[in-house]
Amino acid sequence: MTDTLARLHATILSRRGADASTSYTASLFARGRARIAQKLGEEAVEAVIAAIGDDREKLVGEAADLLFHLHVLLADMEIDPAQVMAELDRREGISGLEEKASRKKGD
Ligand SMILES: N=c1c2ncn([C@@H]3O[C@H](COP(=O)(O)OP(=O)(O)OP(=O)(O)O)[C@@H](O)[C@H]3O)c2ncn1[C@@H]1O[C@H](COP(=O)(O)O)[C@@H](O)[C@H]1O
Repeated sequence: MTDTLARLHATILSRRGADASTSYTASLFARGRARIAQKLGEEAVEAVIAAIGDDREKLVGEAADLLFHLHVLLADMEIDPAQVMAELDRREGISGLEEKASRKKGD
């Protein structure tokens, strides 16, 4: 994980139980997991729209929104981002096509 994402995650964790009137992150936690997940979905759709519109500048902003909301959801579910990094490390070198073919064999 980059230093930036590690710092962001630490900030997000520090907002659990904070005053929702002074912290957007705290207000998200207060609204609950379904709302956080919904926000993540909305940001994903906005990223898709930016990409389809070939708007690179907009996509950078939407990608940042997406990462922020993903980290809020991970924090809400008490998943350490290191677990996600470990999963990516585990997949390193395994072709996505090979992995897909091995899943189909088991169907
Ligand atoms: N990275 C972010 C970040 N990215 C996006 N956002 C907020 O996410 C919201 C998404 O925008 P939308 O228009 O979709 O949502 P909205 O209509 O404003 O809000 P909703 O009522 O729909 O939830 C905006 O309010 C953004 O400001 C973020 N809010 C906070 N952070 C980080 O979290 C830190 C702590 O923030 P607070 O919790 O507000 O102190 C900040 O210092 C930043 O580092």
